[in-house]
Amino acid sequence: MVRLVIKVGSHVLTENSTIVKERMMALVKFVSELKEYNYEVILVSSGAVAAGYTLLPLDRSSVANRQALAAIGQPLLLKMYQEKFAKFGFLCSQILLSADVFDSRKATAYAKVAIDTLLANGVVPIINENDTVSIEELVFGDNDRLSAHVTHYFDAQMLVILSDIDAFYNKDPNCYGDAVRRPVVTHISAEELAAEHTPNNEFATGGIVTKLQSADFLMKHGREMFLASGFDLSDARSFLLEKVHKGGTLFKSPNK
Ligand SMILES: Nc1ncnc2c1ncn2[C@@H]1O[C@H](COP(=O)(O)OP(=O)(O)O)[C@@H](O)[C@H]1O
Ligand SMILES: N[C@@H](CCC(=O)OP(=O)(O)O)C(=O)O
Repeated sequence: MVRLVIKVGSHVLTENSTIVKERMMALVKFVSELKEYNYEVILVSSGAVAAGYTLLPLDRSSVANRQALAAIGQPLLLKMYQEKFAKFGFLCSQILLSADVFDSRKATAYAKVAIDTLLANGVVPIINENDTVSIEELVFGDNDRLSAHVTHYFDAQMLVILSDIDAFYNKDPNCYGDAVRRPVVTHISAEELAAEHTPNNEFATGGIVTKLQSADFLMKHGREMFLASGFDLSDARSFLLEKVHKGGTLFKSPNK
C-alpha cells in the first residue's frame, strides 16, 4: 500500500460564495479511485471559512469572524464529503489539527495512531487546521504547510497539492503570459522560499510560496510533492493512476 496525502485548496471547492459541488464530487471520485488502486489516502481539505461564508457572509477582516466562519463551515464541508463518499461506499472522518500537535512527539504519535486505525479500516481521514482555536503562535494559517507536516509525520510517501494553478512556473502565470512550466524541481532557492504570499483567491491564504516551503520541507525529509490542477484532475490522474507525467510539477530531491 502506498500512503498519499491529497491537499485541496479553498478556491477549488468554492467559487463566488458557493460550494462547487461538481468539483467536490470529482475530487471524491478521484480519491475513491485511488483507494481502489490500493493507495491509502489522507485528504487535507481547506474551505471551512469559505463554506461558512456561503451561509453567513460575515466580515472576514476580523479574526473572530473568521473563527466563527470556520466553525459554521467545517461541519457543512464534512456533511457534503460524507454524502459524496457514501455514494462510492466509503466512510470519511474528521481530524482537526493545530500546529502545536507537531511540536509534541506524544500528540503527534496519538494522532498517527488514530489515522493509522482509520486507514486500516478503509476510512478516509479528512484533515483541516482547527481554525477556531489556531490563532497567533499556534497557527499554520495555510493548509500547504500543514499537509507537508501531515505527509512527513504520518508517514506518507507523497503529498499531492490540488490547486487553482496547474503547476509551478518560472513566474506567476496569472500575471505573465510567457511563464514557463517547470515539470520537475529538485532545488528551491532561499529567495523563492522567502518571497511574498500570492494567493489567487479571497479565501486562499498560501499562494505559491507556502507550496514551495512545503516542497522544500518534504524534499529535505526524502519525500516527494506533486503540484497539479484541482479544477481539472487529468494530470493528477495520469501521474498517480497511469504513472505518466504529463502536466503538473514534481518536486523531488536530486539524489532520488
Ligand atoms: N511561479 C508561480 N507558479 C505558479 N503559481 C504562482 C507563481 N507565482 C505566484 N503564483 C500564484 O499562486 C496561486 C496559487 O496559490 P493559491 O491561490 O493559494 O492556491 P490554493 O488555493 O490552491 O492553495 C496561483 O493561482 C498563482 O496566481
Ligand atoms: N483552514 C482554512 C484553510 C485556508 C487555506 O489554507 O486555504 P488555501 O490556501 O486555499 O489552502 C479553511 O479551511 O478555510
